Amino acid sequence: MEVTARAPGKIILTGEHAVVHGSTAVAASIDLYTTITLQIPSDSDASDGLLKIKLEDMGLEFSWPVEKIKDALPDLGNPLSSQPQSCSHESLKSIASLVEEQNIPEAKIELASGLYAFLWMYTSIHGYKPATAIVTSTLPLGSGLGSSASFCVSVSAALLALTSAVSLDLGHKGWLSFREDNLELVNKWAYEGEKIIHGKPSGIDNTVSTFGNMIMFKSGKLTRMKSSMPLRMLITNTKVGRNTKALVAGVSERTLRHPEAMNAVFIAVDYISKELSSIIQSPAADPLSLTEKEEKLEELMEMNQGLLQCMGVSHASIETVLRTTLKYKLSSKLTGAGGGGCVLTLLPTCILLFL
Ligand SMILES: Nc1ncnc2c1ncn2[C@@H]1O[C@H](COP(=O)(O)OP(=O)(O)OP(=O)(O)O)[C@@H](O)[C@H]1O
Ligand SMILES: C[C@@](O)(CCO)CC(=O)[O-]
Ligand SMILES: [Mg+2]
Repeated sequence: MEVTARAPGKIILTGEHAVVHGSTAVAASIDLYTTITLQIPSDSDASDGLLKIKLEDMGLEFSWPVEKIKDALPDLGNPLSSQPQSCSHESLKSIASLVEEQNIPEAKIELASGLYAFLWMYTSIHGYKPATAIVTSTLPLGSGLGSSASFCVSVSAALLALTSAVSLDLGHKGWLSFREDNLELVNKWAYEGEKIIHGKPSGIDNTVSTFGNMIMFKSGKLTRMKSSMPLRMLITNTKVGRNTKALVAGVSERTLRHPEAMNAVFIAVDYISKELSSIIQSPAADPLSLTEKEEKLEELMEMNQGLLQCMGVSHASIETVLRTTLKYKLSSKLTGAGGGGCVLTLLPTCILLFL
């Protein structure tokens, strides 16, 4: 049995971090993907008894004898793919020791959490079957474009596609697609993976990667959006590495130190996201001209960036991009967890006329 699945990365237009604390955020999927090919030999005699994962872009391969996985995680004998399970502290410790034995190069140690998520989702859904997974990605890892969520969603989709828990419909451009209820299952498993990588994710990244297009997200609930205006964003990668788990934890610590001030910040972000979504979706016959709408969006992005600074997640490299784009009268904000990573700049239609 073999399947190939892919899932997109994302940008967050407004509301990152605050969404973890219950505010509204707006996100859109982008045309960069993580792709996974999963092969599970149907004849156990034809297999080498290993669970392998090849990260092709990095030229890395990791493998474990399935018997060893069984010894480390003995309680997963009866996988129930239709019931997403959270990884307990004990299971995570066992998975960490399986990964530790692989001697990941020090410069790539951040990959460990992705491997934890893979091992948890694989064994929870398929038990101790030998298999090979080959992963490639056009997304920069750890840069704010949702590489972790797109990895988890593609893994979850590939794993579920090879079970009887889902049925696939003929999709578009040669890809099969999941039905809506099956997409929810894909999303729930991906969220369990994101929890292992991020610690305390809001679920927005895996949700937009699973359902695509543009969404508004608050307290675990998604509302699909329909944009009524052109919206072009320039994405600048500062190439400053960072880790979402640490940044999310930093905001939570600041919230514990200054609960009232931070709650006021989160409320302001909630209003910003709601206003941005209503502008983006306002009917074309709206009295505001396109230029007026774009000016409002620019102002809202600037306000959100200011509040992200209050949360302590900006970075000197992000500020450099902000100053540079401002020279051309363009508005920018960080996207994703910040601390480096990527910056969004709105490209208004008047600029595009000159390109
Ligand atoms: N293709 C992949 N293969 C293996 N692991 C991956 C892959 N993509 C992402 N990961 C895992 O996700 C981690 C990066 O996740 P992180 O949440 O820090 O950044 P991000 O998802 O790119 O940004 P953000 O969460 O701000 O959108 C990597 O260090 C790795 O553990
Ligand atoms: C920083 C954050 O808000 C978005 C990361 O893309 C974390 C999350 O919502 O899980
Ligand atoms: Mg992430």
